[in-house]
Amino acid sequence: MMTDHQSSLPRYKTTFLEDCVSAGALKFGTFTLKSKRISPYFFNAGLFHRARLLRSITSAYAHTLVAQAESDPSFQFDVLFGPAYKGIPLASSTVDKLADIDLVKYGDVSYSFNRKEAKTHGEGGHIVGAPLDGQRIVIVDDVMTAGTAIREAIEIIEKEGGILVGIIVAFDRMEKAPSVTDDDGTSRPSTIGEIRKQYGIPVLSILTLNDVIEYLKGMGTEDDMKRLMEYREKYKASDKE
Ligand SMILES: O=P(O)(O)OC[C@H]1O[C@H](OP(=O)(O)OP(=O)(O)O)[C@H](O)[C@@H]1O
Ligand SMILES: O=C(O)c1cc(=O)[nH]c(=O)[nH]1
Repeated sequence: MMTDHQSSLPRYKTTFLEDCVSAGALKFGTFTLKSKRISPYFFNAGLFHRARLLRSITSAYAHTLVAQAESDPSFQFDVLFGPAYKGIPLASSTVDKLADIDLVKYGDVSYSFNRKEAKTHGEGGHIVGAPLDGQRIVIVDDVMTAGTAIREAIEIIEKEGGILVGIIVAFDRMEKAPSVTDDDGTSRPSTIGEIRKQYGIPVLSILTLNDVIEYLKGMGTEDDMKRLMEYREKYKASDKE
């Protein structure tokens, strides 16, 4: 596989990382996460709104899905489900990208997403796009931290009668699954590892926290790197990659 000169990452990852940096999607500072963890960095997929950047992130999703299907022919899907809100443009644009890659194979893949609040007039309901009943579904979302958003999406899919066959996120923060006392310093399995085990499905990601650290070596400020390493240590999962 082609790798970049400055790091050992494959070229498609460094291209996507460069686009993350140019979109300003990877920020350092102090951020409160959905899980209430306090993070020294944040990945904001909402900033991939310009055509060139949207195309970059959805190409990376589409190529990762195609690679998975090529390595495991039993990995087949009918619908990409994008959890509200940030998953919505990601899933719908990835469907378009898949059709660009292979119209014959992927031309009938649909997108679908949930409303955060049910619509009570017109067509009504929670789901926009393809109905999920009996369909093979892949969830497309931006980030996985504690897995709450993904678990909510799984609940919706199960309730609608869909068959979950996979999950793909742009960024795996590689954090341990939450517990009642989240900061108790104990080592626990990763969120992604837990979901893989529980559902027996592939959970794919384009980038991981380790990729970002590898890429930033010699680029980020000393303070950013130190805080990043400390945070990684604090929420590090016990399972091996
Ligand atoms: O793994 P978790 O701990 O659940 O955190 C990650 C999720 O949190 C954010 O979604 P949020 O619900 O804030 O919604 P948004 O897409 O509307 O920003 C983010 O978009 C991820 O989906
Ligand atoms: O865990 C989160 O809430 C979260 C982390 C992150 O890096 N980006 C994001 O949109 N949400």
